[in-house]
Amino acid sequence: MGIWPVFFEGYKIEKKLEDKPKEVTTTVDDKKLQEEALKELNSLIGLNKVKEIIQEIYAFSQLQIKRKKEGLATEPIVLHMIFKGNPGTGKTTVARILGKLLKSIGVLEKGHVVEVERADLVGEYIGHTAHRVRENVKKALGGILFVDEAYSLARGGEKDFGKEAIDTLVKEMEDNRNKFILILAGYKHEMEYFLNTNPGLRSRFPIQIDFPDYTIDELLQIAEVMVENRQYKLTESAKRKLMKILIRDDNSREIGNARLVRNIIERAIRKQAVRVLSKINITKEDLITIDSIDIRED
Ligand SMILES: Nc1ncnc2c1ncn2[C@@H]1O[C@H](COP(=O)(O)OP(=O)(O)OP(=O)(O)O)[C@@H](O)[C@H]1O
Repeated sequence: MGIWPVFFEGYKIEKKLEDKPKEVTTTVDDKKLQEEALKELNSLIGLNKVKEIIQEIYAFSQLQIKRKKEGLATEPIVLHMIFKGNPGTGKTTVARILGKLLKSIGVLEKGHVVEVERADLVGEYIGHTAHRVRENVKKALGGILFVDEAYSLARGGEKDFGKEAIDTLVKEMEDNRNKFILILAGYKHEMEYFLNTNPGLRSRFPIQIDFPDYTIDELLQIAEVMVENRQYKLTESAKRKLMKILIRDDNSREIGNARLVRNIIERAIRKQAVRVLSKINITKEDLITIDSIDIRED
């Protein structure tokens, strides 16, 4: 039987009729995992379009399972994806949430994420690369293999071992169909160039998701969430200083976004510790308050 191209909410999903999904039963733990993952997804700041696509993928997968129960024709869903966006835009975070969601409904057996980059996949001699790729796919079975800066696999052209890594990944996608999801992530333009120069790859990744840079306002909200999760709070002057830094660094998003914010906050927490420890009487308020003096501008 052939491949059926099916258009689902704007993106194409290849379906193969011969592979039927397994019978799935959900447990109390799965229900908890599902609630936790949906809560995490909804609590992400911004990313509205990304959230919408994840919800669609989740709904579509669930419906396939329900159709199977009703004896209707079902096919495995091809969920290999391309995530395009600058560092710190939430790609890894969203992959982890997706893993949990798909595990909770039985589409993935484990739902874990194995994060790799070129150095983990590309070896130094013939055969070494294929071995490394297969080892990482093995670790990712039942979950997601997340290849960061995936475009760098094509960096050296035909003669580079990166090419062998791509070919082995493609073969593993065939051999382990439905047993893991491959996510190739990286900067938008580099990923588009990568797909254009490897036309055979594009059709294997029916879902492409763009992760836009956060606005200054979103970055400030992310900072507040990060601080709150760690049971700290920012004073008004600390917030103003943070905003000043974010505006100053606004044109260097390629290196920052939420990751930059996390680094600033984690550094501020260490600086605050030194400041507070030098006090004679330390109150509970001292323990939780991050002031502008704790936030470094460099
Ligand atoms: N929308 C968001 N809301 C709250 N926190 C976020 C959001 N996006 C990212 N973060 C936080 O920012 C940090 C960096 O995010 P993440 O690692 O997912 O980005 P990334 O795009 O995968 O970056 P990289 O490519 O550098 O790995 C994490 O601590 C994550 O929890």
